[in-house]
Amino acid sequence: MSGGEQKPKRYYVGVDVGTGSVRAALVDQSGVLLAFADHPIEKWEPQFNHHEQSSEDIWAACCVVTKKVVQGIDLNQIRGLGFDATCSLVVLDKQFHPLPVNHEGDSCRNVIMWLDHRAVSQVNRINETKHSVLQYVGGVMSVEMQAPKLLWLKENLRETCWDKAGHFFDLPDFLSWKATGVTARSLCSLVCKWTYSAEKGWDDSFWKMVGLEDFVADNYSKIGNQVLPPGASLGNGLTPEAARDLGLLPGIAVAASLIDAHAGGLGVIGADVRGHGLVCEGQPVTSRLAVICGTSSCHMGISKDPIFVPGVWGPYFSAMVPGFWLNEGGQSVTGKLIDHMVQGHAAFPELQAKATARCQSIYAYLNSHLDLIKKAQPVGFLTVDLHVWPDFHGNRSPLADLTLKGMVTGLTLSQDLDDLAILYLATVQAIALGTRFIIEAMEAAGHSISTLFLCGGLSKNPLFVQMHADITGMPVVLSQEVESVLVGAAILGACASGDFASVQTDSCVFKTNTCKWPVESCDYSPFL
Ligand SMILES: Nc1ncnc2c1ncn2[C@@H]1O[C@H](COP(=O)(O)OP(=O)(O)O)[C@@H](O)[C@H]1O
Ligand SMILES: O=C(CO)[C@H](O)[C@H](O)COP(=O)(O)O
Repeated sequence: MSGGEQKPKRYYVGVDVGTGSVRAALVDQSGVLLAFADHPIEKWEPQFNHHEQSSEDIWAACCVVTKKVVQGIDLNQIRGLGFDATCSLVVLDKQFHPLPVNHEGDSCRNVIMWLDHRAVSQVNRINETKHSVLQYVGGVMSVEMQAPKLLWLKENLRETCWDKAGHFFDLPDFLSWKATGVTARSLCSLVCKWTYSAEKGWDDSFWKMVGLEDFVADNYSKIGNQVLPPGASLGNGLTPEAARDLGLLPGIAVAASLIDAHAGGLGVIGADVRGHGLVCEGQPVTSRLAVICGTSSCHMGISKDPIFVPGVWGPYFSAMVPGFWLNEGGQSVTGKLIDHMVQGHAAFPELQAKATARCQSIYAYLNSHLDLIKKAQPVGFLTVDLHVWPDFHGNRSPLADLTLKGMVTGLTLSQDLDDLAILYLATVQAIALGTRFIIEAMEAAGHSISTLFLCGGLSKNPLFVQMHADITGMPVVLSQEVESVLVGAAILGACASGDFASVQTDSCVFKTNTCKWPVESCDYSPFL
């Protein structure tokens, strides 16, 4: 190319399907986010602990946000598309039409969401088998994984769903199929939620032992018998139909996808931290813990050799960073718990009115209110008499006990705005203490973690971030690009396009700039 001529710019689109909304971003070849859009998605809770969605509704939202972020861009410069999503279960018939996952027979609701706890009896029976695959999910399978949900469908919706089903997808794989027509599954989904081994493949004896021998008989065609690493290019790229839906050109490279937490982990764990004086600067990447905090929090730690941490999912090989083992701790509801506590309080209408009057979010208002009432003490000391046990939706890690419930101690008859603010603070602290509990379990098993890398909706809340730094005693690093999960999804598209050799962050030009969140001089020992 001659001197003054500039190479045409290259763009990638990342689509992130969270629990409550779908987001898309247009990202350039340096990892800079140029456009962002989001759109809410429907959720149904037809009965307690049953949570359902619609794959058609989710796809429609993907189309809305993608069209928005590429507006005004020369579509020929868009090189790749990557999806990440929650690990919900999508059920389609043999012609790829939605099937109902509910007693009402409503086929619009064909997705059992990740946080659905309907399959308790099924997961208990699976755990009683003590099958060796359970070693690779922290010793105990979670009700939030796919095998118990599949067994529930077989035992409860035999005629309306199970017998008619042709395809069971993890939501990230559904999206890549919808875009390309390719039914290959991502190694990430199958290893983390479906008991697939990156080294040994499916274990027939597990499926036979738990009563799902049907999958073995048809060579796993319904749950995936072609498996690709995240970022691998799928088929001939975007189909003409999907291109029309999304407002892109047919043939654009589409990547094998990632679960949302894993996309967030990929987006932050390789961040360039030089110049911030952080201890992890001179340490291997295995000293970093990515914490993706949205509706739930997921704690992603990697290692060169497998580490078995009781109650912490994994070790999963190559499920997030190629060549590394992954352990995934988690708290099933964190953002959802904070919203629940705040919105259910008697002073919530007053909070809403006051926040609106100041043009602030309710959380910005609560944070400034806590600053106002803390007087000379550090804010953390407002809760010496009030404590929350945060397992309102069971404990994912490290206790791996879905029967646990939440608890608040230290309540009085007062229900004013100060009480609401203090209850909110105690909830945030309880979640941060839960993270500390998970880190302690990971370290006891062999991890050596020095620094937290946070992303997701809750990382936009300064109180949440500061409490995590203070309570774990570790510095927290935030990416300058707040939508790190979307950067992770775009990395997939960039990799599928062939412009980058691998999703591995040190071999990819995508580098995240960071800002450091130090530990404040607040002594939390009285609480611990
Ligand atoms: N600016 C903010 N301040 C405080 N909390 C926030 C902010 N933005 C989002 N959240 C919280 O983050 C959670 C949602 O995070 P998000 O990553 O969007 O979730 P998901 O990926 O599960 O859809 C909600 O509980 C919401 O209240
Ligand atoms: O299980 C998970 C990852 O393995 C996530 O918790 C689940 O996908 C929901 O994520 P989010 O809180 O971002 O909606």
